[in-house]
Amino acid sequence: MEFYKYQGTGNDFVMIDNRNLQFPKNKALVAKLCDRRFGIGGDGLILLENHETADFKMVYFNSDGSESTMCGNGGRCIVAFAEFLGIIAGRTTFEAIDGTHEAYIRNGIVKLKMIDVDRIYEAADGHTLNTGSPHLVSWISDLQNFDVYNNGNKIRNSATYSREGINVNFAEQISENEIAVRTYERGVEDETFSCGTGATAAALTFLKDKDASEVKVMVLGGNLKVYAGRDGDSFKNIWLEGPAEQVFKGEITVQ
Ligand SMILES: N[C@@H](CCC[C@H](N)C(=O)O)C(=O)O
Repeated sequence: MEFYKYQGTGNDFVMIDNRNLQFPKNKALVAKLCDRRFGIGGDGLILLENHETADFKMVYFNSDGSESTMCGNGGRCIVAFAEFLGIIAGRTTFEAIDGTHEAYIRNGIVKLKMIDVDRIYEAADGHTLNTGSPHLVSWISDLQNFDVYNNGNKIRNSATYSREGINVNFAEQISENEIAVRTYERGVEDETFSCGTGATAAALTFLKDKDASEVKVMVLGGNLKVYAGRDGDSFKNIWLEGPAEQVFKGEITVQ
């Protein structure tokens, strides 16, 4: 079975064209393929499948093999994959677990529409919100030297979040319209180089008390941009923009 590898600001995915439904959706197999020593390696595995009305369907698995909620960077990468396969050109509408997404691609830059966010909740360690996946955003200083793994792991496994899990984002304001974000991801159970739904979550908590509608988000693997429209306390017309790149292709030999 042929596979491709994509990365979006360093969030990397095994990508498979599963329009013929040949891929066995087996947790152990997905975890093995995502393993960085015994497999291909990746933060997740994504299947592109046919959809009745949309251009295609995205099925997302975390690197632990569990099928999970929306992946923003994965969503950007699958748009690049769909363009590579000749399924779309320039613009698309595709289906993911959290609903229909519109996206645009030009010269390797993908702008992906995210779901509306109705509420941002106050929490013990920051704010929580759902941007397609559940996130906690905690604002800190000296992000560069912060222990993201241990602090993120502690919050993610705390009594409040352990059952459902949560992605834990630590954020710092860099300038008037720039923030930096580092994320401990549920299902990877480690810090990743970027998390698209996490970057979006941090951007919205940043914008909530400001009179601005866009913010540059710096992550370990590059830069993203988040645009958001306001409707009272809720956010609509949210877009995540950044690069998505095919890095290699190969053949899967294990089943
Ligand atoms: N890397 C992703 C988020 C993937 C889902 C997350 N790990 C979860 O299970 O909630 C992104 O770019 O949004």
